[in-house]
Amino acid sequence: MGVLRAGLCPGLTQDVVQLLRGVGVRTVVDLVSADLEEVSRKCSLSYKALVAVRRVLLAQFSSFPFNGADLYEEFKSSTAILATGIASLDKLLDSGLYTGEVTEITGAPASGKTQVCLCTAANVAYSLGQNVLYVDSTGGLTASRLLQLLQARTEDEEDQAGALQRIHVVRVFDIFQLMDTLQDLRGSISKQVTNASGPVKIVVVDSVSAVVSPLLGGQHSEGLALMMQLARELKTLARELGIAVLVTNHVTREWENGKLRPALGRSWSFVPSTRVLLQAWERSGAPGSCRIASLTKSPRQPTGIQEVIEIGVCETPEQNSSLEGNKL
Ligand SMILES: Nc1ncnc2c1ncn2[C@@H]1O[C@H](COP(=O)(O)OP(=O)(O)OP(=O)(O)O)[C@@H](O)[C@H]1O
Repeated sequence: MGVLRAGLCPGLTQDVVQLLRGVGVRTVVDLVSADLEEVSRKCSLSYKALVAVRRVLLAQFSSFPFNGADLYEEFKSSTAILATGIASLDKLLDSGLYTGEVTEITGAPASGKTQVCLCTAANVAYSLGQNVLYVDSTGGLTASRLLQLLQARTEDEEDQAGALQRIHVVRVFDIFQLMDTLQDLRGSISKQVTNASGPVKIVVVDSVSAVVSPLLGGQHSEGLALMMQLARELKTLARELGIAVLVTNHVTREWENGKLRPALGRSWSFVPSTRVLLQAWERSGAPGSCRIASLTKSPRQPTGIQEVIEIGVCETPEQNSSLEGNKL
């Protein structure tokens, strides 16, 4: 708690501070918890003036508790939920990707992480009409696949072109280029510089592990620090600028029991608030493009719940009803 000093609040002059020190009142806590009548008598200071100083200090230094209703009101007014366009994945995510949060899709190579990102970008750009910043560090994004996903949603070529224009693609090859891209975005949003079609509502980074993994271990002692700097940048974008952040991450196998777990370790595990693991659906007769999505971390839903998703078409809600029979 702060030490009393002149100018900390109106009425707290150098003389008053000295007089208070003379009777052992040195900090804000000392003053707030003191018997002011006694202090006033001992220091020959006005009781009324001391009460006024205490009131201001209490207002300045106290934390004000929120109740659940306040928080819920704030949540309703500040949070948007962006559907990924994959109905079963949206169900797993409790309706979609939340602005203000980092969501992570993990999985082995070819598990469908990029397909989920592309589908989300297509859906946010077309169905929700919002801008997307798509940061590709793996070379997995292809314009033809994006167009294919948009064609599955609309036959209107103008609508397809409009949606493609709302997807801003940046290719990066290392963590420094990725950080530059995110910082540029933060800078332009803070300065309220938006392009003609409005602000970016979602940032997709496919993948973080591709740029972070090469820096970890071995001789690169600064790798962890860079990873945490990236984590801070992503969280700031999400929380302070109200953006939904979707990242992808690889998996590693636990040495003891062979279980899959997201790469980048424990420090990174605190970055996403929601994590989904994608795995092949190994059921005889199951289409090769079906995956099992398991919720492994969530602030809203019970972890462990699973859904079957179809990465081939990245189904729209109507198409998803045909997969109802594929429930686990
Ligand atoms: N148009 C499509 N229709 C159906 N399946 C597709 C289509 N395009 C790609 N796939 C399948 O998606 C899988 C690759 O998915 P994706 O690239 O999303 O994986 P990933 O998890 O991002 O992999 P990596 O970690 O290697 O980047 C492959 O099995 C491929 O056959």
